[in-house]
Parts: sequence; C-alpha cells; structure tokens
Amino acid sequence: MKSFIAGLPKAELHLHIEGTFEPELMFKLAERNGITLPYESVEALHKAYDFNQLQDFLDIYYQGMNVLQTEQDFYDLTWAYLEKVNAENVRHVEIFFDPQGHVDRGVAFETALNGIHSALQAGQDKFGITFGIIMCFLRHLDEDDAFKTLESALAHKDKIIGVGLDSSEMGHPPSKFQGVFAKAREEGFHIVAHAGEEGPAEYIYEALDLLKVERIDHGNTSMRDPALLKRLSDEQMPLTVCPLSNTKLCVVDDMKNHPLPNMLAAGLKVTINSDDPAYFGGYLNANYEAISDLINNDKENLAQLAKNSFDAAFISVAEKQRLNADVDSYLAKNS
Ligand code: HPA
Ligand SMILES: [Zn+2]
Repeated sequence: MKSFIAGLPKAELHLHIEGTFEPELMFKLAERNGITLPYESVEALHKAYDFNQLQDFLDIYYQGMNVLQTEQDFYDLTWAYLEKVNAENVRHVEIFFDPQGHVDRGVAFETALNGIHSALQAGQDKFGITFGIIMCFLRHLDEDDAFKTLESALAHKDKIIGVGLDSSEMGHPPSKFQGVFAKAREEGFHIVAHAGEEGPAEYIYEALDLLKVERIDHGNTSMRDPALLKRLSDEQMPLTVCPLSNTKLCVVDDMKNHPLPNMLAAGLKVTINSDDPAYFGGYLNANYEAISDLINNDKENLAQLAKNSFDAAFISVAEKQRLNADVDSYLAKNS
C-alpha cells in the first residue's frame, strides 16, 4: 500500500509552512543568522517534540520561528518542503503562513511573504506543483491586530488567495474575529478556519455561520454532534483532517481510534493533510499511510481521499477535473 500511496496524485490543503522547519535546517539557519538555539543538538531538539496538547506544541513552534529572519530563510524553508512533497507526488499545495508570528518580532510582512512566494513560484516552474498562499490570523491575539494584518495583505492580493485562523483554540472562538473575516470576504479572499481541533462543536458552527468558511481545518469535535455531522455532509463542507497531528497533540489517543472511518461513514468530504510535518513525524504520504488500515487498505478509498483534496482546493473546475482524471487513471493502472 505504501507504493500505491507514494504514486497517488494528491493535494495538500492544511500545511503551516513554519511547521515544516526541520531541526537540521533550523540549526543551519540559526548559525547563518548568529542565533543561539536553546538546544545543544538536533537530537535534543527532536526530544523536545513531546506534546500533551496543542499549546505544548505552539510554544515550541513559535520559538522555532524566531530563527527565520531573511527572505532567503523563508525561501529555503519553503523550498525544502517542496522538494519533499515533489518526491511524494503532491500536485497542488495551499499553504498557511502566520504573518503576526513574524511581524511582532520585527520581520516585515513582505520578507516572509516574498520568500515563501518566490520559492512556490520556482517549485511550480521546476516541478509543476501549483500553489496558493493562505495567511492565518493568530487567534490568541485580538481582532485589532488581525485587522492590521489584513490591511498589510491588501497590497498583496496577487500572492495571497485566502485567510485562515490558527493558534490556541480554547477560549478564542471564531466569533472573536467576525468583523475581520467579514472584511476579508468583502476583499475577495477565500475563507478557512481551524475549528474543532480542541474546541467544542459550537466553534465549528461559529466558523460556518459567522466566518462563512469554505473549509473547516480539523473539525474533529463535529463527531460529538449528529446534527452538525448531517449539516457538514449535506453541504459537502470539506474537512482538512491531519492524522499524525491528531495523535501527536493527543486530540486522538491512538491512531486505531481515529474518527476518519466514522467521518467517511457520515458522508463528510474529508481530506488528508500533514499540518506541521517537521514536528508531528511525517509528511503527506506518511499521513495517508497512518490511516490506510482504518479504511481497509482499500485503493478506491485512498483514491477517493486524493480526489477530495482536489475537489476541496481553490482551483478551477477544469483543473479539478484534470487532476481527478489523473487519479482515476492511476487507480485503473494500479488496481
Ligand atoms: O495544528 C495547529 N492548530 C492550531 N494552530 C496551529 N498553528 C500551527 N499548527 C497549528
Ligand atoms: Zn493546522
């Protein structure tokens, strides 16, 4: 099944570029920028990746980000990710970045954006991987700060396709950001939000009704609310599910108890994603491999998840059809 997954054409729709920062590259860039990391070695840093909840991870994630200083750093980070996913037959990526995580420590919005964007453009030219950039608001900060961030983005609509919401979920419901998301919609950005990773099903309703999202990032706690499940299924609202993230952050206690099969049985449009692969133990194919047993190692089921990733992407209908046809012909040749 590993080789079937490896060759399957697929898209990644839930990926924080700062979460692809591998310890080896972090040490290299720290040295280049004259920064001393609070860890002795790559191994010591790896050992710190032991999380009981989302906040444990976020503390380390924001610390790692401090190393990113120059446009070249953001380029190198993004390029390393593209080389990985190119080897995994990923055909399209929509990646998050956290501008406030950089601007608040004196790194300009444009430094981060231009570095990420030019690497993605180079990846499209060299590997044919198409892309979109989604900027996320940090929900532990206030809505004014998010408004300022949106203001910065308006000059870069050619590079940013959407707006999302991430960071510490509990106590920071989507309703806190209703105004800034209304403005982002007016400005024509696509809208997504993390909801129901740790937070209650109520936060998923808020993301749908108040932010008017086009996809839900995670959405695990919808499983506790049959009426919400029915609605998500009726609307075919895509969920960007992240299996290795879920076990690493203890959202799910064990992969064998992952809700993916129940989500599919409920008729949800589920996609598989890696979230923060440098921290959670695997890139996109490893996430497909992690859930393959749960869907009976059935090639059609795996192919359906890949097709869902194209259906849920912010690309044209013609592109979706072309990419889905690639999945169908791959399945036909490899059944
Ligand atoms: O998994 C996540 N959840 C919330 N915020 C995040 N920021 C990076 N990764 C995550
Ligand atoms: Zn995420």
